[in-house]
Formats: sequence, C-alpha cells, structure tokens
Amino acid sequence: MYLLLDIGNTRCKAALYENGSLRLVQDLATMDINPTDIEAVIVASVAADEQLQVLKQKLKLTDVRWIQVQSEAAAFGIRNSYSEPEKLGVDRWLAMIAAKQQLPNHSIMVIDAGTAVTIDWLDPQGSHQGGWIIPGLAMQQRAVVSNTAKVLNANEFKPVLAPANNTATALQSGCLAAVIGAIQLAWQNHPTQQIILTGGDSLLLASHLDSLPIIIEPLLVFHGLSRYCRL
Ligand SMILES: Nc1ncnc2c1ncn2[C@@H]1O[C@H](COP(=O)(O)OP(=O)(O)O)[C@@H](O)[C@H]1O
Ligand SMILES: CC(C)(COP(=O)(O)O)[C@@H](O)C(=O)NCCC(=O)O
Ligand SMILES: [K+]
Repeated sequence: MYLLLDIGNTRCKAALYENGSLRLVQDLATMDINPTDIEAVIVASVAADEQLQVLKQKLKLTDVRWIQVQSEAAAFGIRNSYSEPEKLGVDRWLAMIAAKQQLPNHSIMVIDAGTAVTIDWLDPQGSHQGGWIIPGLAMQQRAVVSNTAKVLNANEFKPVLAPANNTATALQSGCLAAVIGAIQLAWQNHPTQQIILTGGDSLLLASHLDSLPIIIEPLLVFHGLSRYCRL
C-alpha cells in the first residue's frame, strides 16, 4: 500500500491507497501501520521544506521510500499554463489531474478552499487556463484582527449574510462574503460546465453557493496523488 500525504499550510492530511481504493487516515500521529507494508510515501507539500524532514522523523518512516510530487508542464492529460510550471502549487496541479479524471471532456473550475482559496480553470481538452489565489476564510479574519486595534473575533463562527450589528459577526460575515463573492465573480466572468470544490471550507462555502453546479470532492488532491503511485 501507499501512504499519501497532502501537506497544506494549515494541516497535514493523509490517506492510504491500495488496490485502487483510497482510505482517509483520521489521525496520522496514532496511525497503526507497519512501515514494511508501505511501498512508498507519496507527498504533495506546499508548506516549508523543513516540515517534511520533521514529519519523516516523527512518523518513524525514514526507511521507507519518499516521493515528492512536483507540478509539471504536462501530465495525465493536463497542460500547465505557468511559464515556470513547477511554481504552480502542487495541490492545485493534483486537484486538476483528479478533476479531469472525474469529468473528462468538461470545462471545470477547480476550487480548493484551504488556507488560501484557489480557483483554477480547465478547458475540456485539459489545458489549464490559469487561476486565482485568494486569502482563505480563516486567514482573512486573522489578517483583520492582527492589523487592527479594536476588531476582535469570537470563538464561535456564526456569520450572517445580512448586515451585522456586532464586531465579530461583522468580521466573519464580511470575510465569508468576500470568498463567496470571489467565487461568484469567477463563475460569472468565466463560467464552466462544472465546479469541483475541495478543502477544509468546502461544505461551508457550498451551502452558500447552491445556484452553482458544484460537486464536493473531499479527496480530490489524494485522487491526484494516487496517479503518481507506481511511477
Ligand atoms: N479541523 C479543522 N482544522 C483546521 N481548519 C479547519 C478545520 N475544519 C475546517 N477548517 C477550515 O479549513 C481551512 C483549512 O483547510 P485545509 O484544506 O486543511 O487547508 P490546507 O490544505 O491549506 O492546510 C481553514 O482555513 C479552516 O477555515
Ligand atoms: C496557493 C497555495 C498557498 C494554496 O495552499 P493551501 O491553501 O492549500 O495551503 C499553494 O498552492 C501554493 O503555495 N502555491 C504556490 C504558488 C502558486 O500556485 O502560484
Ligand atoms: K490544500
């Protein structure tokens, strides 16, 4: 079996890939797997490089083969639009590979709502048309709180999309509106046949975007990573 790791800027997610099927690992720290059963660890990381070394030691998987996937100019039917292809976040690259496999011959907006929210456009031939990087929901709120004296947040996240009459709700609501508004504008200006949404905030965002043709796929990046097994 293969251990797949998706290391984002907020969290490290893990899944096991065996005989063509994916299983999410709930807690990597308490994962009960014999290292000799792991053929290789396939990693997608957009975090700092040092984090990978720390993780290798922590998981006691230093004797296992580690393969770090990088964004490429073209692979698995996707053509990267970046003039420096490796500069495209590998999570974005893998999400597009998986989206194309799930919806061949479709134009797709691929949205990853994590630390940052990324929107990438794919044409039906698998050519990346480019994308956007937007500060994510949690990051936006932290940015306002840390750059102002009197805007404080609340522990509970209870945004409203109506005008708010207290600081924390005004902040949460404004940031939610900013992300939803960006996705709606993306759709209005460059519509596609489908939208595939993944990332930690995908359920919350989808609940405010029911007029759009959204498929939620929590394992999208892992499906992309699984294509790199056995290579
Ligand atoms: N249990 C959780 N821990 C951290 N963030 C969470 C959790 N559940 C939802 N979130 C939301 O998901 C976002 C992180 O999503 P994720 O896809 O894991 O990000 P990344 O891949 O950038 O690490 C956070 O901005 C937060 O708003
Ligand atoms: C845009 C991102 C920060 C998103 O990362 P995440 O929110 O998943 O932690 C990541 O894909 C990244 O670091 N990209 C490199 C720059 C680029 O894609 O152009
Ligand atoms: K991510």
